[in-house]
Amino acid sequence: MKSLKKLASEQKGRYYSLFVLAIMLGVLIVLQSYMIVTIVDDLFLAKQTFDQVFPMLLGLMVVLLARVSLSYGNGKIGVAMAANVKAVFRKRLLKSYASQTLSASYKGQLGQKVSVMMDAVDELDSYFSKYVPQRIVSSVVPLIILVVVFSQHLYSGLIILVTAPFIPLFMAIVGGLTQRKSEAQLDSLSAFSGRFLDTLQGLVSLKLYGKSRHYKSVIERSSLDFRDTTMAILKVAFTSSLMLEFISMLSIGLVALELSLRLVVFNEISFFTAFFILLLVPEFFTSLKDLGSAFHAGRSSMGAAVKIEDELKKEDRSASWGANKMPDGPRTIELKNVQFQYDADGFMLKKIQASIKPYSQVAIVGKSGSGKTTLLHVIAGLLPQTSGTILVDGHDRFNYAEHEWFGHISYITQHPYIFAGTIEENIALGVQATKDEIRKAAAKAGIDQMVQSLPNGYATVIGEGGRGLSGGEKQRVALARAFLKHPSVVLFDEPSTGLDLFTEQRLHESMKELSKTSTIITVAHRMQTIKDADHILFLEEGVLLAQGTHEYLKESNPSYRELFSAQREEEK
Ligand SMILES: Nc1ncnc2c1ncn2[C@@H]1O[C@H](COP(=O)(O)OP(=O)(O)OP(=O)(O)O)[C@@H](O)[C@H]1O
Repeated sequence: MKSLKKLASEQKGRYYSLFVLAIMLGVLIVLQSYMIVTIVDDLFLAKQTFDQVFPMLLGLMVVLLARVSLSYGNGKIGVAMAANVKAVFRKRLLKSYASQTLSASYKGQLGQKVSVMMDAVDELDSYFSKYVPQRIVSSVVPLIILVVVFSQHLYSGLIILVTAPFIPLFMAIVGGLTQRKSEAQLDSLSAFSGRFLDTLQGLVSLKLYGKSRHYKSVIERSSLDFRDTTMAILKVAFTSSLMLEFISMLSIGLVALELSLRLVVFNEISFFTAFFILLLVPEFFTSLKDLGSAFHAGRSSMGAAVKIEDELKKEDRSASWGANKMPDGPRTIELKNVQFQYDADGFMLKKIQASIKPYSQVAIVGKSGSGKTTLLHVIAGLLPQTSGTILVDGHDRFNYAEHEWFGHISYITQHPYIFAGTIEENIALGVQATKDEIRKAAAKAGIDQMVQSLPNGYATVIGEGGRGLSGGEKQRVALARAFLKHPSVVLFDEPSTGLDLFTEQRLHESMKELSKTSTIITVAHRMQTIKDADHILFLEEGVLLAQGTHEYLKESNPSYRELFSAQREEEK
């Protein structure tokens, strides 16, 4: 990731406007002090009347208004810079999350990802909205003031020159500490968010196992951790403000002492010069002190930037898709020496060789944990193979554009995701379809009757915050999505838990209907599905042990026979 400094200077227009505003601000500060001194000098020493100084007073009002407007403009540019950078980072994070493969997206806690996306990106704000504008102001304004002070009185200029460097020196020492503490704070915030969301999602399981009290204390502990790290940062912030205040007060005091000695005791300078310098010096230190607080906020942003960088850098083997279009029609899929491994020493699919003919019904079978779902994910393109090739109609699948491939397949998982919305919206899922088409798709999926019986029919709100659906109903909503899409390949993860006979029958009929126009690849658990399949892929510990029809495998493969008899026993 580019440094935050570079990101700021890349917004050239805004960056240079900040410089112009800072120069104008410096000139106005000098002008304001000059006018105040002139008015006081004219009124009290030159004994002029109020009418005589009135034009100068008006001028002072204009200068003050202009100064306020410049500060406002300065802040506004900073906020615009921050908004721009935050939008860029949120887009990059979203893109990174969206392009992640299944296995990468399962890694880490959801709450932690939300925390990086929301809190860490928000934390960048202060660097651009506070630190950058203040850094520019603080590098220009004190310089202008210093030149003016030197032009008026050499010794006051020298005192400032000697004491001022203590402020940046102190800021540099505190800065490193702040960044480390802010990284720790974001760590504990994302741990807290992760734990909180995890507990919320698993609340039912926790209650069932009587562990909700234990998890309450886990959440409490991580919230206290977050409190402690936040307090540690505040402690540094308060100490740093105190020190900055101390240094600047000491310097102003020294200048005031020196000026008063020269004015009263030695009578070396005029009241005008002494008062003018005395007004400018606090402005000088205020500008540096403001940089001190902005620097503190900026360092917290740097801690957040490290967190975001870590998240964006996370290793992911996402597939690189091509740009080819995929024609409609029947589809042949060939797996050539396809291998896949989750992690370096994780589960592995080994050298899978298979050919899937158009409109065939393929069943993937094997014991639990043999790699059936993994193979289905690899065929679906959700997990890119680590080696080997998948040919679709004779061409490498990854030569096609990603949206072309996914536009031609449907994948029905065991637990399809139901979005918060109406049943109609959930079936259409972004596809342009008439009410009639949605109804027909639902009827083919065997869910039309159930939906019609609901008081609000297809307008019933389901998903989060709405009515729940049973596992079988969810799969039928997913089937209706498939009927509406007319895919050439349907990948189906058959429910492994017992469905009632009626639901099973409906699912079976729907799959038969889909098989008229699509190739069906099913992770099969039911005997009926296995018997109906034209081709069976029999997996054992990631190895494609055998393939063929049910009858052939039963005759030729003892392991398959064993699995088959176990299955038969189970379904008796
Ligand atoms: N995201 C993952 N990261 C690492 N290992 C995984 C991941 N998902 C699954 N595995 C492992 O891969 C192996 C195969 O899992 P898979 O889900 O493909 O088996 P399966 O045959 O479909 O099992 P079941 O019939 O029980 O659903 C298992 O040992 C599992 O622990």
